[in-house]
Amino acid sequence: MTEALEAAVLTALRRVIDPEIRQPIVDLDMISGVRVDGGAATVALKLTIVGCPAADTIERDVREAAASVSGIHEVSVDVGIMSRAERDALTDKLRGGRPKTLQFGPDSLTRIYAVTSGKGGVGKSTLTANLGVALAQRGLRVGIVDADVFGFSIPGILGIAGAKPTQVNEMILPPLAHDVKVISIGMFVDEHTAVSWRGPMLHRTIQQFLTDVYFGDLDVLLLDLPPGTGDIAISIGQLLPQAEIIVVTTPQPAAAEVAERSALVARQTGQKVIGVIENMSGLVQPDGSVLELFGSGGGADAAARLSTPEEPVDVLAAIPLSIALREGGDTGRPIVLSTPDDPAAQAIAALAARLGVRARGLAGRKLGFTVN
Ligand SMILES: Nc1ncnc2c1ncn2[C@@H]1O[C@H](COP(=O)(O)OP(=O)(O)OP(=O)(O)O)[C@@H](O)[C@H]1O
Repeated sequence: MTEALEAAVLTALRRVIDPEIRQPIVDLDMISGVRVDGGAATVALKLTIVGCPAADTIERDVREAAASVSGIHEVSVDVGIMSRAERDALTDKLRGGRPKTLQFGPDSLTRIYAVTSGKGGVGKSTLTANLGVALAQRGLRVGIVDADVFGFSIPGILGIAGAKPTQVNEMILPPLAHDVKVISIGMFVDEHTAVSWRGPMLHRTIQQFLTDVYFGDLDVLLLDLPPGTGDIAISIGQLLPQAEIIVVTTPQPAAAEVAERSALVARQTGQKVIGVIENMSGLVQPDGSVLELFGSGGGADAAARLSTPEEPVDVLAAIPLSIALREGGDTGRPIVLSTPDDPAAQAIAALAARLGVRARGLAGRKLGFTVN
């Protein structure tokens, strides 16, 4: 009877998911024992590190799961911490026994979109963050790398400003925001520090993000690149040659010209430019008419300039000006969740639907056949 109850508790504990790693804690060897005495269960739980931010959630879920077993009237949880060797075993397991290497290698099935712009302030980060959430809403597993060193704003837009990743030995667990795994340069520097790193340091940081951050299997990885034609774009070209470039521009003709230049740098490093997002394209008036505050045609103009006969570039979306979108960025509540009826939210959701079903690009990937 006792053994059967212990087994039933262990089965119930399989439902408990580590919120950062997103796998059952039983599979992560975080349950080191279950004892039942009469109707009282004692569960030995091992957290990965001292001060694990998910500790309270995990402990509560363990209690609930154990208490749900019929015949159990009392649950106590003994919380301990993994030893260094146990953590090593865990990180090895998460890497699937493979040596520590760059994730998203040429054989990865993850679609990678690098979002760039010619100049700052065109809404690149706002759109990347909302697009990530909209893709996650469609059931996709999504990660965002905020590589915008000079204006790391993704955590704030997603409502996790100040969140720090959990570190398990050398493995970094990215915080989750609205089901999106987020890693940002802003999480590793003091909030008020201006980042003035030069190329090699930036390159190492991006490389470390792609090596040490545990994303698990992702359907889509979004990269928020700094505006302009900088070192990061070149690093991404080297580290993730299969990344596909999306250019954000405003409807202003001058902005389209600058956007074109940044996309051309990406193309020089071997990446494919797949499309343009025109942001801030018109403000819908109460009478239904559209006020074109920033002019019109910039998106189509940039797409036409970037198109080649072999690689046509489309306007993927036109996102209208939206007070709700701006406010959502300020308060950390993405409008695709808070105000899905807003025209900008609908345009972003349509963009997610379009990007979510694209097949992964073949650039940089080894094809499984040989020509004799
Ligand atoms: N469609 C829109 N309607 C209204 N406001 C918008 C829209 N898109 C972005 N914004 C606002 O414009 C400002 C700039 O946006 P954001 O920070 O996303 O730009 P960015 O291109 O990422 O800039 P940087 O690269 O300099 O960080 C923000 O205040 C944002 O809320």
